[in-house]
Amino acid sequence: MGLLIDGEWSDAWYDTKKSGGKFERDEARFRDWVTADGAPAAGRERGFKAEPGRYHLYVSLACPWAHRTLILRKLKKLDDLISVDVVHWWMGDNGWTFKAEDGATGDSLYGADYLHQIYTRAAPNYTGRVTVPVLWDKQQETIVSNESSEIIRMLNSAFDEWGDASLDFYRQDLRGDIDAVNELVYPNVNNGVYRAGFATKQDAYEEAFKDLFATLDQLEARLGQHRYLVGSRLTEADWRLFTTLVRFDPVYVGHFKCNRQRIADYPNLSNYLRDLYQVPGVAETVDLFHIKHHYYGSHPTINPTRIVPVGPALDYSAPHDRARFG
Ligand SMILES: N[C@@H](CCC(=O)N[C@@H](CS)C(=O)NCC(=O)O)C(=O)O
Repeated sequence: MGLLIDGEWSDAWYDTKKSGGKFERDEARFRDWVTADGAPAAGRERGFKAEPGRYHLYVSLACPWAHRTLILRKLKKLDDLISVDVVHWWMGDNGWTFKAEDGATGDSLYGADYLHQIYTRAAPNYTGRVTVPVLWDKQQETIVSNESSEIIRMLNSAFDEWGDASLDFYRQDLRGDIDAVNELVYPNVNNGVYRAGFATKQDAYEEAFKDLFATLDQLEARLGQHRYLVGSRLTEADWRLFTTLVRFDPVYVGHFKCNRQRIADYPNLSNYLRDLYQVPGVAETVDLFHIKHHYYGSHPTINPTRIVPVGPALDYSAPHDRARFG
């Protein structure tokens, strides 16, 4: 764990002192967009044109933010257009590494050892955290974006000339509702589990815990009304919640102390989780080995022994009842 300061790697854990024990996530720094015509996005200077074979994703199979991009790539049928490298599950003193083991691929583009070398290749004086996912442009040899919420919007529409244009997870007519759900789910659930798990003061942890379960209760009620978060259609809001839910019982309940109850104890959320998992193509993006080994193995301040729990027994392929909504 660490970060780059003026292009130099510095080993450091998250600083929660300045915020009273609260974990505060840094803003992603690379915020450009791939567009169908290559024009820069509003307010941006650099433009990137969607083209087959030009872009590459660096992901971790453990990471919920990177997972979103893998799901969109899979569902939009972009596998042959956008290549992927998978970092090793263990994030130690050098941050994410390219050790090719346990299903990690290594860096197929440059043979780098560490992800931070990809960041300094793009920006030699970069200061900031070195996070996945990274959307890389092989032509200009630079990072387009390291913000997953924006990468999934690019994958959703910019490559429609080649991908599955019939699927739109951010439909114009649903955007207001999707944005509203995201605004609830991001701070309280997606980032909420991290706010609980990385808190270093009791009250910071309890505040995150309270927000998390109040929101899960609300989502449980909502999913009693319709099949998906914004009605009868699958949207990006569902995929953004899914990547947290699928990690919840195996990791967040124990490792991040999010233990008021499990997702398995919520009838609607647990059936909904299985429904999404069983969408063709999705199960192959879920790697519970990477997920469990990464979290339990990479956070020595939380789990110094690095022992990875054997349980719980999980079966996301079991039948669900969501078809009752039609
Ligand atoms: N805002 C980013 C957050 C990505 C992120 O924090 N990824 C984590 C892995 S789950 C990471 O790479 N952390 C390394 C670090 O913070 O040093 C996004 O959604 O893309």
